[in-house]
Amino acid sequence: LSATTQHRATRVEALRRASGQGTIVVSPSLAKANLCCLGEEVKAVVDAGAEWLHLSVQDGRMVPKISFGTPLVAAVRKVVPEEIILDVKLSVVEPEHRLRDFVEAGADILSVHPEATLQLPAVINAIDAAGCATGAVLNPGTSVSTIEPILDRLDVIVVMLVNPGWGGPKYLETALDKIKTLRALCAKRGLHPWIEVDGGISSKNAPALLQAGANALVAGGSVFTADDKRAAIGALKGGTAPPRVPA
Ligand SMILES: O=C(CO)[C@@H](O)[C@H](O)COP(=O)(O)O
Repeated sequence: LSATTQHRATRVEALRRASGQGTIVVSPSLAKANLCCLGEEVKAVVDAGAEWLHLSVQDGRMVPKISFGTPLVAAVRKVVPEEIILDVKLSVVEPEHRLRDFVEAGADILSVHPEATLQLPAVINAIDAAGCATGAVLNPGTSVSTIEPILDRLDVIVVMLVNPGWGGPKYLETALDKIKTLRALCAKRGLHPWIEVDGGISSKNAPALLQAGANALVAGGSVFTADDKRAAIGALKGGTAPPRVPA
């Protein structure tokens, strides 16, 4: 295995081990960083305790905006410490055609929208086969039943509080219901994926989301606009961690 592949295998293995152990991670969303000094912004949040970095890749079709692609992912991979997880959300149509590029760019988690492909199980299998952690994104209007058939193959489930790329209202209650439903379903099957919440996450709504069973917090504005990023990350984590799952 190349060093790159080995390093990713180590990160993904650590990610899978840590899920369900009561760990809470914060994944600052680079969409809200100052892209003119991205290297400094990334260093600041990593130094402030971020374990993951969230990269929302948007193609202007799956969501109305176009954000960035593999060059930015590869650039970030080059400058972050080896243990930092690149949490890539592919808000793109037909992600099956993009996987290899993002694997080679250095993604560790690849999350896709169920609506974006006609071949969701195959896409999830391909992400896993490439050595990445698998993820599925539930927009506010996407039900848990959409991913139930592949639930046992998901490392990460992203529960959106907003419709990505649109901003607009935050669907907190919908997200809380989904998280509780997911945790109950996973408990029945002995599964403990990361449940990541994304869209307007702050120290105000994080406690309820963590209490419901979320354990990964995407945070854009709440971290990148903070003068004290370490305090901002600590405030997000201040909620109650989900119950430990017996090993
Ligand atoms: O993908 C998206 C937006 O489409 C999110 O990841 C946001 O970038 C999160 O930023 P905040 O809502 O936390 O400021």
